[in-house]
Amino acid sequence: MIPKGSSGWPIVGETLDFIASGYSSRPVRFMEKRAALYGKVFRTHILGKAIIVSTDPEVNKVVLHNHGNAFVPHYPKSISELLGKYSILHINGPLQKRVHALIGGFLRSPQFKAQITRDIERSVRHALSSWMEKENHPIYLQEESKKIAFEVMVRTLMSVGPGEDLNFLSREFEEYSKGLISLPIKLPGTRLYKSLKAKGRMLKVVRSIIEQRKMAMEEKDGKGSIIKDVVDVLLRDTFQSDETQPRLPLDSISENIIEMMIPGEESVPTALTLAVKFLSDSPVVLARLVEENMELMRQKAELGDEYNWIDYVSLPFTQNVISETLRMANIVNAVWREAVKDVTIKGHLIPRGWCVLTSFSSLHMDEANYENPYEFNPCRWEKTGTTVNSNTFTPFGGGQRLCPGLELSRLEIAIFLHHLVTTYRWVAEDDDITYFPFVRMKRKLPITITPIVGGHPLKPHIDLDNY
Ligand code: HEM
Repeated sequence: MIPKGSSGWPIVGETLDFIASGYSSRPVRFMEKRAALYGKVFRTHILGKAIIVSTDPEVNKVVLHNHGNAFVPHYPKSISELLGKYSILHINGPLQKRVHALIGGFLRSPQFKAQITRDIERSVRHALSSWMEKENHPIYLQEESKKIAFEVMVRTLMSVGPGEDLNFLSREFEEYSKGLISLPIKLPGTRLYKSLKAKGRMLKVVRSIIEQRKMAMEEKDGKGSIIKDVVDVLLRDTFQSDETQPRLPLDSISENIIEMMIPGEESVPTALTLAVKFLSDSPVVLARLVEENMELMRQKAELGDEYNWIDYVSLPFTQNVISETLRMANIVNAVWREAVKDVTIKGHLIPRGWCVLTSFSSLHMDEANYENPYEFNPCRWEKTGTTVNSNTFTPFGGGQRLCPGLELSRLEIAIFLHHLVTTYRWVAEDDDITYFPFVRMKRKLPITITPIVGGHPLKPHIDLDNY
């Protein structure tokens, strides 16, 4: 049986209610209302399409694991236009698995983490001290944190550090990303057209970097020097002689590199910003975070040691703060898949050609999964641990497309929080989260930061023993 539900009004379907919920402080209201009427899996009609929505963790899991290759990703037309044909977000089957494994393997490797830790520390310290120069003028965290995350991402992808190329890519990427949610019309002057032009300009720079690397690799017959970034990983793969392995065409590497900048411009900065927003509103949580991080700083100072990546990701309370931020922020609130054949999951038929939206935010904000789901409470993770990737905690998706940047994101947020809370105090102005079309702060979260001059930054009135 196709799940029950309503098609709403002619043409617009239930889109207006969907968007109105997205602009409210409770965006899962749209799902909650329908799940109460029709069950956890229901049918609706939004954004010009009849779709099936799943708020059921077991159904989501089956869709994400995609056994038998029953589902392919589905994106709005404007996003599809801007991603290349060979984008990892588009490709399927053995080629997706191979590219995913190559990128994921590199990003998870201890060598990469050791190297990127130094780079993240440098970017964070530099950014924080430059915010100080504003002298009591607020900085807009949602915007400023992009500079950190974009710099880290471009270094991860192709080892480009601060300088002209980075500034150029950052400017053009901003123009490119504006078209991701736009009308799918490619005529001169339209948003999509301008974004495609910006992509063309970025491709020139990225291609020339890849060309130089390729020449250097050819001289060494694809062997030699260590792999230092994602360009090396993908390029090296094109030199392998095993004909049985599917490979990305050389030309498409540059397109994949550009698309992978999206988390640098959007996902990670949003996570950093929302972490600061939640902490600003929760002084007791902040106090515990400060205490844990001050202790690490003290130990490092005593031993005269440098930090390594394990130090940052081993701070249990900090990791709980990050999990709780990701749960409540719902940066990627759902993924869309299209069924390539009729599929029945738990008695629900998803007919061939239909799209299914697996809602992550519904699971994250469901009382059945999390007590008082609207309360920012990192302690809830003390029972379950932070590495959980259960069916009800899926900020990074799951199954065969589980985000390969998961550990890098956690590391980056941990380093940022450590240096922020051990070196500075901040005051955040009033601001609200908005969820449509992307999660962001309405006023870009203005904060004023000042250095901690001597002494311990903990506020004395907070009684940690009672927390
Ligand atoms: C807080 C930060 C991030 C969040 C919330 C996030 C979330 C996600 C989610 C939900 C997916 C699954 C999409 C799907 O199933 O269709 C995904 C995929 C992906 N992410 Fe992330 N991500 C983040 C950071 C990163 C970073 C830092 C990188 C890169 C270094 C990255 C690279 C990717 C790639 C390449 C995929 C596609 C994987 C595939 O289709 O095989 N992400 N991400």
